[in-house]
Amino acid sequence: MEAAAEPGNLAGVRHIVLVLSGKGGVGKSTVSTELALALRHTGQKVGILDVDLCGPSVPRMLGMQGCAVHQCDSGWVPVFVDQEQTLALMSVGFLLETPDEAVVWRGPKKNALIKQFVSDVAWGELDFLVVDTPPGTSDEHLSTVEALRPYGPLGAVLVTTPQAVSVGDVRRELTFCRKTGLQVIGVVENMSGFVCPHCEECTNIFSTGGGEELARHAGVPFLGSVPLDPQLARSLEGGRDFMQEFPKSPAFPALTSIAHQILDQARSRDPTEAGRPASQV
Ligand SMILES: Nc1ncnc2c1ncn2[C@@H]1O[C@H](COP(=O)(O)OP(=O)(O)OP(=O)(O)O)[C@@H](O)[C@H]1O
Repeated sequence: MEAAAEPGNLAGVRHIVLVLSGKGGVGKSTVSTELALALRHTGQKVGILDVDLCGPSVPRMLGMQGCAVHQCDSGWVPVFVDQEQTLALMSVGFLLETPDEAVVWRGPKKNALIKQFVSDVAWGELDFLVVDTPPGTSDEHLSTVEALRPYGPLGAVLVTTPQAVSVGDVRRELTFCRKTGLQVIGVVENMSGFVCPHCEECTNIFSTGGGEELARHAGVPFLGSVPLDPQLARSLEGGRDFMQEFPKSPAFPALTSIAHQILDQARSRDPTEAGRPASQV
């Protein structure tokens, strides 16, 4: 933790996307991971910063659990998921001795680690940095936003499930964004209907449309609904690239559409900097 970091470690990062959710278990890490894979699938160079200190699940979802990180002169070197180095990952999970170890720290220590993560990872050039945050709106979120803000453009994707209780929690996320001046890129409704593994018909288990309605009321974009998809669950369990493994799966078009909307928003904000053209989708 004593890395001699340079202030410019995020200088080569063009766009930062914070993924937030009001409560745990709604699929925030899933959306962070798949969003990063979908953006990479469109030809972007992407990094994931996993600051979910109490449940760092992105390394497992990308099959990178147990990887060791080391330091260079400018800070921590992220783990590259592919040989071409188009997807980089830094997670607190890499600093734990065993995957089951818990981070039992008081707030100030957590906040210090988050600030260090933000400033000390040598990302190099990235089109997008996707940041997976803990659930809720806590001190850790404030630290993350404050630490990242100087490097903007910064925006938030809010993840909810269709149930009213989860949608209600997202309202608090919207308030958090408003109070911290964080731009809302849009709302994603996850686990929106169950995709039958046999006939691929989508059945709505919970109520539907909650995320879309919330977005409309709040005047923020609705980015789309991702179904509860057993093939996606299988890829995540096995730490494999869902975008490559199941391109015909129903969750695939949903995730790629969300990635394209984020790409379009980034381009409209900054047409010269929004990375390479979407070529592979
Ligand atoms: N659309 C989906 N289809 C299939 N499985 C999903 C989907 N979304 C999430 N899951 C599964 O649900 C579980 C919870 O997802 P995830 O870990 O992403 O939630 P989370 O909101 O990040 O939770 P926490 O904040 O508590 O870490 C995971 O096992 C994941 O594989």
